[in-house]
Amino acid sequence: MSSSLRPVPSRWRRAASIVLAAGWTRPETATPPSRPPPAEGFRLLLLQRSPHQGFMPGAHVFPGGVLDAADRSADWLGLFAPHHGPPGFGLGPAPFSRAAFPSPPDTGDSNADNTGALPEDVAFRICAVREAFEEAGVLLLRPRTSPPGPEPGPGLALEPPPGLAAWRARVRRDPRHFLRLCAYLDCTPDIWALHNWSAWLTPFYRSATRRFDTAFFLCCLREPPPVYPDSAEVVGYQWSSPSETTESFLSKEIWLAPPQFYEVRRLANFASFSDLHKFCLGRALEGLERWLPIILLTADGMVHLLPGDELYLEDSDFLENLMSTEKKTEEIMKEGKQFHRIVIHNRHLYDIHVTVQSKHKHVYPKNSVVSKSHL
Ligand SMILES: Nc1ncnc2c1ncn2[C@@H]1O[C@H](COP(=O)(O)O)[C@@H](OP(=O)(O)O)[C@H]1O
Ligand SMILES: CCC(=O)SCCNC(=O)CCNC(=O)[C@H](O)C(C)(C)COP(=O)(O)O
Ligand SMILES: [Mg+2]
Repeated sequence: MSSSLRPVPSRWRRAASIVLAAGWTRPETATPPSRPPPAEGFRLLLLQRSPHQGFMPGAHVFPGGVLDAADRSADWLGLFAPHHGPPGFGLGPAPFSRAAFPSPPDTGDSNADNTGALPEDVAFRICAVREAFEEAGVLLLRPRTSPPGPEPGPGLALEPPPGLAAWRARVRRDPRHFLRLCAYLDCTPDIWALHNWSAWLTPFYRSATRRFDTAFFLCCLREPPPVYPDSAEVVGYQWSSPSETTESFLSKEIWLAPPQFYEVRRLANFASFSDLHKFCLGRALEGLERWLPIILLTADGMVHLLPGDELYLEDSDFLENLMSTEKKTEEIMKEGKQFHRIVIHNRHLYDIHVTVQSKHKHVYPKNSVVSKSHL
């Protein structure tokens, strides 16, 4: 196996993404439902990126985007008062930081020095809630007069306000308007409904591509709110369960990047909406591991190696490098035992192989191994 060295380090954009999981509510009328209930009892919101996006055009992603200075502004303090404020904003003790490798990448971001008024985990939640509004018109807000209890139930999105389009245009133009919208509605972002879920660094693939350091939050909603794609960044959406999403991907209706595929497969572990919600509450203090996939190019495909895999090397060279081999993927798979990897056979055929134990009370996806007929 070989690697090629690149001297220029990437700049990382800090971002937040939100996995919205909505419970399936039984239709009240006698008319037959348009679709059968999802096997898992919940559906996930996936947004289709515009074909004109510079990064991952056309892909289906969870709502999300880059952290803005407005997301960590001191002006939020007044809105969260009097019920919530520093140090924890009612989120409970700060979870452990689990990032052994790699050490936090250089974001090249002058706001990254943590001198902002808000703790990071609050600022990233505000960013995720703002992006869900900008991209999907979904407002994850909570009235200021009703602070959450100690074990909050699933959230509920707020009815879109009159003038949604005008507010959204303002926020998209200048994210500082998001705080003004919250103040106008006498609400705060419902940061308590967002649970730490995972964190992904964009792997090195080729030079000059954008790279993100993205915190993923999971938010359970009692029912799916209406979605209004912004028709600019986002041109479509779907609510689909993990198994439905996998089916759409394999049948080439949608395209998912490896981290989103991994998360969809991880969520297929949950048999019901309430199991998922309980699970999120149960691991609130467990913290996050940030994963940098390392790409291994094989003679006929690609493998995204994840921490714990026997070929994964905690070596900072791989922040800016790939691994490569002349062997075929099948040979590489036969040689190993300790797997935590996503095997990319082709654009619409990924397999996840996991033989390692999950860490920090999280779940990992089950093995998904495609039949040879698909190859
Ligand atoms: N009408 C449009 N069509 C395609 N991309 C758009 C767009 N309006 C905004 N974008 C892009 O969406 C990205 C903003 O995403 P977010 O707010 O989620 O981080 C920006 O991309 P860049 O990341 O290339 O700057 C921006 O250029
Ligand atoms: C080799 C191909 C890949 O694996 S690319 C992986 C892309 N995914 C990530 O980098 C991690 C998750 N992050 C995102 O998906 C983006 O940061 C985003 C969609 C949240 C933000 O992008 P935006 O353009 O909306 O700012
Ligand atoms: Mg985005």
